[in-house]
Amino acid sequence: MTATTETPAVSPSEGREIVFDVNHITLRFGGVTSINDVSLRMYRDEILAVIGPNGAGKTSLFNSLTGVYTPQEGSITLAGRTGDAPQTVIGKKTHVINHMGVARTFQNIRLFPALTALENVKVGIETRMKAGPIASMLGLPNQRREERESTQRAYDLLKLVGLVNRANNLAGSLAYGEQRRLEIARALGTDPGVILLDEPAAGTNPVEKRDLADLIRLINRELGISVLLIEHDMKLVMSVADRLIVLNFGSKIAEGLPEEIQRNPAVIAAYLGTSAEEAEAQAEAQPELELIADETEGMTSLAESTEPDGTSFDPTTSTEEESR
Ligand SMILES: Nc1ncnc2c1ncn2[C@@H]1O[C@H](COP(=O)(O)OP(=O)(O)OP(=O)(O)O)[C@@H](O)[C@H]1O
Repeated sequence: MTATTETPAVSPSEGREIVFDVNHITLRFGGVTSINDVSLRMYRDEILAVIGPNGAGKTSLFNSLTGVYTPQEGSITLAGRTGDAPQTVIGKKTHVINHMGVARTFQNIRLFPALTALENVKVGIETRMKAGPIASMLGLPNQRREERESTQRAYDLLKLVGLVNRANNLAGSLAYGEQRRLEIARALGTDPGVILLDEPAAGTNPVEKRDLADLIRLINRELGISVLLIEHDMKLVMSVADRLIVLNFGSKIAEGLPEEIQRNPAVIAAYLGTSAEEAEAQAEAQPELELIADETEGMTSLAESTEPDGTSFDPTTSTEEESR
């Protein structure tokens, strides 16, 4: 089996619109290469997950897609909303890329803690509103209508993420999992064609993770928004992703369907911290070795998923907190 997959194992490209087209990007910080010659395509309406061990370059990739970082080499084009013509991303500022239809959430929650949940969502919505500051100051009819629409839309989004009963609570007072969902609602307020979720399940409990999986599917299937997901919780990833891309030490080491990625020796090696050959030998000795979730910790594990006696082998035993 080949360790590196340059082309997808399946060919999902037939007739599909490309959202992000990333070609050979390299991003360096001094002597550190955080992204090394990575190419990938994200297609309209898919849920694409980017996984990899800590420091693999996942957030650097998100930051490159959203104008936070500027790769020194390569190109990125974006067609944010359905039917948009592809435009170059590199060199554009974050707010411009947001206007092009890209919304994101962050690994470390970035809400306005002293604003209510409703106000936080309205901040997202109002980035797309047309009434200017003068109309706002004078309370002109246009502005009043937009204000009503914004409030209604914010309530609708809070309802979607299950937080309508928290509308008037300060964002900073919400439980951690609720803050994560509020961030998603605020991102949706910008009316994106694609949403980038950076570890949305981090710090959430198993029930919140299940709700989150449902929410991600809803955003994708019902709202028609393409989802790019970074997540360490392999159970969540494998249950929602249509396709996965795996990074390790800044390079793309695999790409494919969830079931292919779970058994890919290069991917297993990356998580074990061994060579692909060692991982392949281990996989031969333990044919059921695959990436699955640790139900108790919600963290990526490598395990035999179906031991006859119900036990599971877990060579990593690391929790999310430990691995940071
Ligand atoms: N602003 C920066 N300055 C210097 N080095 C950086 C910067 N951003 C990222 N890096 C380096 O790039 C590499 C990839 O980091 P990145 O945060 O993208 O990984 P990651 O896969 O998102 O990790 P994690 O799962 O731990 O969040 C790391 O070695 C990191 O230290």
